[in-house]
Amino acid sequence: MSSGSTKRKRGSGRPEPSESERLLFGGPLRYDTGWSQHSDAFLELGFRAMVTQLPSLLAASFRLAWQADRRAARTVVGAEVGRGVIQAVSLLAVNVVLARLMADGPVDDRLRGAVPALVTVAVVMLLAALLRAASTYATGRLEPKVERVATELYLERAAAVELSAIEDDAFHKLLDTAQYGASSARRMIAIATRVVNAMISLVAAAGVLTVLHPALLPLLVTMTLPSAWSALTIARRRYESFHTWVQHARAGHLISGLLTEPAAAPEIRVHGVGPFLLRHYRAMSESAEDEQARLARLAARTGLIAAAWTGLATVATYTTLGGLLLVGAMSLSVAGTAVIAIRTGSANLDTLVLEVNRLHEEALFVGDLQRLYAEAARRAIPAGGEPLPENPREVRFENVTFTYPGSASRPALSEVTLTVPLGKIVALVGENGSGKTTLVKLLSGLYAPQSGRIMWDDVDAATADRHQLAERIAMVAQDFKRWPFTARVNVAIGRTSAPLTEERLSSSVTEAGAEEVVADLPHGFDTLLARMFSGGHELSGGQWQRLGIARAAYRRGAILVVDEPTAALDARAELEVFEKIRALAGTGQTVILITHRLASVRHADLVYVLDQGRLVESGTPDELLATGGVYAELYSLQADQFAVKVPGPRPRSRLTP
Ligand SMILES: Nc1ncnc2c1ncn2[C@@H]1O[C@H](COP(=O)(O)OP(=O)(O)OP(=O)(O)O)[C@@H](O)[C@H]1O
Repeated sequence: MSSGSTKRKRGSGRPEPSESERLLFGGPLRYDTGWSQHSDAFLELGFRAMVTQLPSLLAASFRLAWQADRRAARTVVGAEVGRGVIQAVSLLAVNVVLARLMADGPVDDRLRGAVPALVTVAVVMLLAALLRAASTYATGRLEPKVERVATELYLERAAAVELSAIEDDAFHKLLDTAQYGASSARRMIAIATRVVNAMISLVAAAGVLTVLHPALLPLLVTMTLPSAWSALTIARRRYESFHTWVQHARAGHLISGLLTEPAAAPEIRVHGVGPFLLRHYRAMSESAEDEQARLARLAARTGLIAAAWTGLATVATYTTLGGLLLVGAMSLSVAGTAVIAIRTGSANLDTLVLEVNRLHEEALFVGDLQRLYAEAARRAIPAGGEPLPENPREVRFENVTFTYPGSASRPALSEVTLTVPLGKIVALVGENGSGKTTLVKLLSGLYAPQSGRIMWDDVDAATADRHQLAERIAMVAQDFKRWPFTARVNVAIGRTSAPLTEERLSSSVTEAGAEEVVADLPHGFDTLLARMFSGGHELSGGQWQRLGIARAAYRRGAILVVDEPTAALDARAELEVFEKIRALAGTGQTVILITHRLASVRHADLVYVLDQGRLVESGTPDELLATGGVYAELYSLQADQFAVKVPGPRPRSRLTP
């Protein structure tokens, strides 16, 4: 399987693109943009950085919790602080118990003397259990809320960005990596809780140890350092690996999605694409498995080294304690308390290091999410702007040039100057790739020109209120969305802000000539148009197209843009749809029509002919036919196809003897 496996460049630590990636993406993947920048920052992360960044990480977790549920956040913090204090009190009480038990005198007296301290231990233990329950409950409530708040913001910001951002692969990569941020934010809450608890308990244990004997604290630290080092090293490797491999995981995900999606199903079966995709999926998974195995091997080695170091430190600690006892520098009761304090202290320190480490790791993913928030806000469709005229007379393109971001080829539109008079039918004509769809996308505000202006009377679209601009457009794009909802929603989704009335619904369907489509559905408007759900129904391409036009009619925008409205329609339906469109224009509706069927353009008020992004002809259909240019040539090409005389139906008398 050499073709599909991803190999690691010796020494570079980065996987080389596999054959399958090359096949999928047509070239080596880029690993060095956007989100991957901070993995280097993480590599420099040492103990000092971990300690110095801890307050800000805890503050970030608290902010997340505070945003989601203030009461629960307060409960968690209160309960954890309480538990830490209780730990110190209980250690001191244990010391008193040991001192009383080991004092001189009769056993009865010693036991009696220890009772108050024992009662204290019991009471604080009970309190600790109650506080723990409160903290567990509040954390459990907080976690899903934090995840929801973070996810909602992610979706809200992602849905509000410009189309160019959604089409930008760097932004998409950020969207991909940031999707893990919400669950990391959720986990940060529980981790931060454990960090706070471990910190307070550790301070309690360390304080008690220092009071008992100053030599004990350094011993505690020495015992815990190895596990801290091992946890940090393993986490660092895991995070670096994730960011290096995320592209690979994306590709695997993409392939597995293709194998099951309904749109690809016919070709997978007829063209036998299944085994091909499966082979590449397996190759990708195997190389990901190799990476997991590599990480596991390294983690095992690091763990072994840390365990040996801890063992040595533990021997040194207990030897020191024994020595202190032998030379009489420490009493037996103090030594007993010290053993308990060292055990709880080192457990706390272990937990602390591990959890702080995890907090860092999760925070890096939350960092991706925050970067996405910031980037999405930067690329958001601007709010506000100059109001558009209430009833504009025209929309003018003045020397408009537009190149798609990242495109190395010629501009999709070059210095286009034209006027769309409102209330008329304007047709855009031209060969494939001539820029027709791009032009209407610019008119709809989906893209902004690099040079030139688009004027709505005297208002430049670049400074206009984008919300108002979108309000005026109704669009049936070539690849309009087939929403997996009911027929009713598929039409009414054209303007969700308007109250859904049966009257508006049925008049839109009539305007689009889609009455029969709806009437033939098993449950009429209530039929679910999603085959993959039970009770779902699938429409033909032409039926969908009529529903798409009904949706645009439902929107009732000042300008109706129809991009290839008849591509999937039969000859009779095509005639019907153009009749409807003509009728719409009679009511003052502006229609911008993109079509390759030039016979249908004959009724347009104005035709613009585009060629390789340039406007090459304009005029009424008759004028253009008379000029004998590109339009006339395309027209006669199509007319020639129908020039052969069709024999009429044979007379009945000859059919029946
Ligand atoms: N999202 C995009 N990103 C990059 N380039 C694009 C994008 N959409 C279109 N293009 C390019 O812009 C040029 C014009 O495309 P456009 O879709 O506007 O043509 P069109 O006249 O509508 O074609 P058709 O008749 O095939 O629908 C083409 O060269 C196309 O490859």
